[in-house]
Amino acid sequence: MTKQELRNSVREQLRECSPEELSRQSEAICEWLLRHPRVMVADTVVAYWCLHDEPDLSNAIDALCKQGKRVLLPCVTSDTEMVLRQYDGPTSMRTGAFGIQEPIGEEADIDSLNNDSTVILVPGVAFDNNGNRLGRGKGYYDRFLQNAGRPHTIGICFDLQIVGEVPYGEHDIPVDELVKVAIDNCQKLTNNNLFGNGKNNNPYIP
Ligand SMILES: Nc1nc2c(c(=O)[nH]1)N(C=O)[C@@H](CNc1ccc(C(=O)N[C@@H](CCC(=O)O)C(=O)O)cc1)CN2
Ligand SMILES: Nc1ncnc2c1ncn2[C@@H]1O[C@H](COP(=O)(O)OP(=O)(O)OP(=O)(O)O)[C@@H](O)[C@H]1O
Repeated sequence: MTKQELRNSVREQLRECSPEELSRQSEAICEWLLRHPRVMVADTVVAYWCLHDEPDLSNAIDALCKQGKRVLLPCVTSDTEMVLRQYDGPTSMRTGAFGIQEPIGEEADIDSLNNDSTVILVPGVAFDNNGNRLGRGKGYYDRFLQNAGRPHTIGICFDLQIVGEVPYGEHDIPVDELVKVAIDNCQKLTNNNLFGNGKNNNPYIP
C-alpha cells in the first residue's frame, strides 16, 4: 500500500467511528499521558493542538501547564517549516495555517529540546509497531525532529491508526514509543509499548 492509500484508508475508518468512542479514547490518552513516567518528570512537553481527526490532548495540555511545565505547540511558518511556541492557556491562542489553533506565546529555541527533560508528543495518521509514522504528507515533523536532537518521542493516535506496516523512506523519523490505550485495559498496556532505547528502528536513520 502506498502512503497515500494508507492515509485514505485510515481516514475512511476514522469517519466510520463514533465521535463518542473517539472522545473516550482521547480522554484515556490524556490520563495515560499524565501518568507516564517520562511525562511526569519532564520539564518541557511538546504537544499538538488537535485537528478534527486527531486525539484531543487539550485536557492533558492544560493539566501539564497548571503543573508548571513548559508546554510547547507547533506553529506552521511556511510550506515546509514549523516552530514551537509556548502555550499560556486557551485565551492566548490564534488560528494559524490549516486552521490549526496555535499559541501566541514566545517562540522556543529548538536547541533547548535536546535533553532528557523533554518529551515530544507526535501526531500521525498511522503508526506501526516499529514506531514508523505516516504523517499528513508535508514532512513538517520529519524536518522538525531532524533538527530537534534526540528527546524522547511518543506517537499519539487512536487505536485503529496502529497498523501492520507503515511504508517509510529515508526522511522518515520513527517515534520511540507509541501510545496504546485500550479503554478497558490502559493499565496493562502502559509498560508494553516501548521500542527500547534504540532510536534506530528505522534502518535508514544512522
Ligand atoms: N495537530 C496537528 N498540528 C500540526 C500537524 C499535525 O499533524 N497535527 N502537523 C504535521 O505535519 C503540522 C501541520 N501539517 C499539516 C499538513 C497538511 C495539512 C493538510 O493537508 N490539510 C488539508 C486538510 C485535508 C486533509 O488533510 O484531510 C488542507 O488544509 O487542505 C494540514 C496540516 C504542524 N501542526
Ligand atoms: N528532513 C527532510 N528534509 C527535506 N525534505 C523532507 C524531509 N522530511 C520529509 N521531507 C519531504 O517532505 C515530503 C513529505 O514527506 P512525508 O510524506 O514523509 O511526510 P509525512 O511524514 O507524512 O508528513 P508530516 O511529517 O508533515 O506529518 C516529501 O516530499 C519528503 O521528501
